[in-house]
Amino acid sequence: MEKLMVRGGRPLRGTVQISGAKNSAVALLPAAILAESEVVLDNLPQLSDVAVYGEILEQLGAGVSWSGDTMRIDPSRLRSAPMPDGKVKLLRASYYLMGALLGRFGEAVIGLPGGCNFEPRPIDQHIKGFEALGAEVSNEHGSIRIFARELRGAKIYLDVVSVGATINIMLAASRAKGVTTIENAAKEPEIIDVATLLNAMGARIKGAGTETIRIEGVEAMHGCRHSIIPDRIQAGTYMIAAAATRGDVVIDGVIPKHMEAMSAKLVEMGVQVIEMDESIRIVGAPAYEPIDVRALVYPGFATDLQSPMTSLLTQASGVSILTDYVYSNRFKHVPELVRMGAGIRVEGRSAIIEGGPLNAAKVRAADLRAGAALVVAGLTVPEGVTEITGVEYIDRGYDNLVENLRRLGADVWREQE
Ligand SMILES: CC(=O)N[C@H]1[C@@H](OP(=O)(O)OP(=O)(O)OC[C@H]2O[C@@H](n3ccc(=O)[nH]c3=O)[C@H](O)[C@@H]2O)O[C@H](CO)[C@@H](O)[C@@H]1O
Ligand SMILES: C=C(OP(=O)(O)O)C(=O)O
Repeated sequence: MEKLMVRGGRPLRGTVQISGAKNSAVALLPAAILAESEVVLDNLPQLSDVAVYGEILEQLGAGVSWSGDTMRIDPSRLRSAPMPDGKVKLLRASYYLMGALLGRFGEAVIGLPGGCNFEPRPIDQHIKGFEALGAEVSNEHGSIRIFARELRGAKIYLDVVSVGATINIMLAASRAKGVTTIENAAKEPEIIDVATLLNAMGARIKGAGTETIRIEGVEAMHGCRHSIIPDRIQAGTYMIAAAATRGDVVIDGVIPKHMEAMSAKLVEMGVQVIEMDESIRIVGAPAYEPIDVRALVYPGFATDLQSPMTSLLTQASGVSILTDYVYSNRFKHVPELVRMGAGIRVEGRSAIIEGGPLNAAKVRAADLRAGAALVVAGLTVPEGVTEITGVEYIDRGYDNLVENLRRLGADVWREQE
């Protein structure tokens, strides 16, 4: 196992290039199952989740080949085999195998997903969707077994706005008979990206990115070529790191519209945010105002940026409040930040953050974004070295993190534990 070493105190300066979005990639790869010929995905991020998904598709019989950031997936010989454990346990998004295999073959047996389990993350809305489409769903020894003689379009109202359930239902409904509507659908940019791919494969999906999505089922789908949208969570993390180190960084290859909630909060703190066509420049300031942040579904402030934002708020002069309305208890970064000297207490679903300097410490990333929070925190500390274990979580979501930060002038390296 490796650990990440951070000697902070240097303002980040320069340009960082943002790769494709993890949360799109891990949905687009299983979406390729629905096609009967080759799907080519460009701008894939080099992340452990993406590598694992490629291996899962190979295990199911797909031809998979990489060239740079492009993956070619030939699903013509793919079959629906049970996947009760193994690789499906390594990532959250293995749940998309359910919708994709159900759509193409009418059956799937998939182990309950793994990934970052910062709190219980139910999939009841996914199952409700599959059942509404006519599938029988049962839990057999920790695996979800789904079977349908025929999938029929249905009207599905989601009780909670769920990214995963919205995409999973889109996948299965693309090959159902008749029309499916998803009401109270999630509106994240990754949902539009998946709908764009599916439509290029021959699906008929309208309304992705709004709260009502209409899917007219088709009998067959074909291959296509698609380029993945930029990762707004990676982009937001670098925006935060630039501000936290009082740096001057251009975050390149982003869609500034996707970053609006993040940009607005940085401006409120006193950070200079300069938007260009496909990049954002962040110019830090010597002192920051404390602010309130509410993590919400898109277009609200992303919950996946809540943890690194907590680290930035330790740099404000005064008390900030950060409330997560998506997850009630996503605070595994807080005890570790406290170990670094932060004044933070958790009350209900809020973190109350008192600004002040941090110290270097030995800390552990308990999940992906908790890890990002610790990296940001370490970058602010001028004395000593912050040692971060649990790097395997960080590798789920940040490709070339060490190289990118070093190029921006940070003193960061990996060592064997
Ligand atoms: C692979 C991927 O894209 N992961 C993202 C996706 O996760 P994921 O798709 O798992 O998250 P959801 O949008 O489904 O979860 C939102 C909320 O709904 C609840 N819920 C969800 C489904 C369900 O069946 N029942 C239920 O109660 C969850 O517990 C959570 O409180 O969106 C989250 C919210 O933006 C992000 O943090 C994750 O990075
Ligand atoms: C929680 C996250 O991912 P996942 O849903 O894949 O665990 C995340 O990206 O912050």
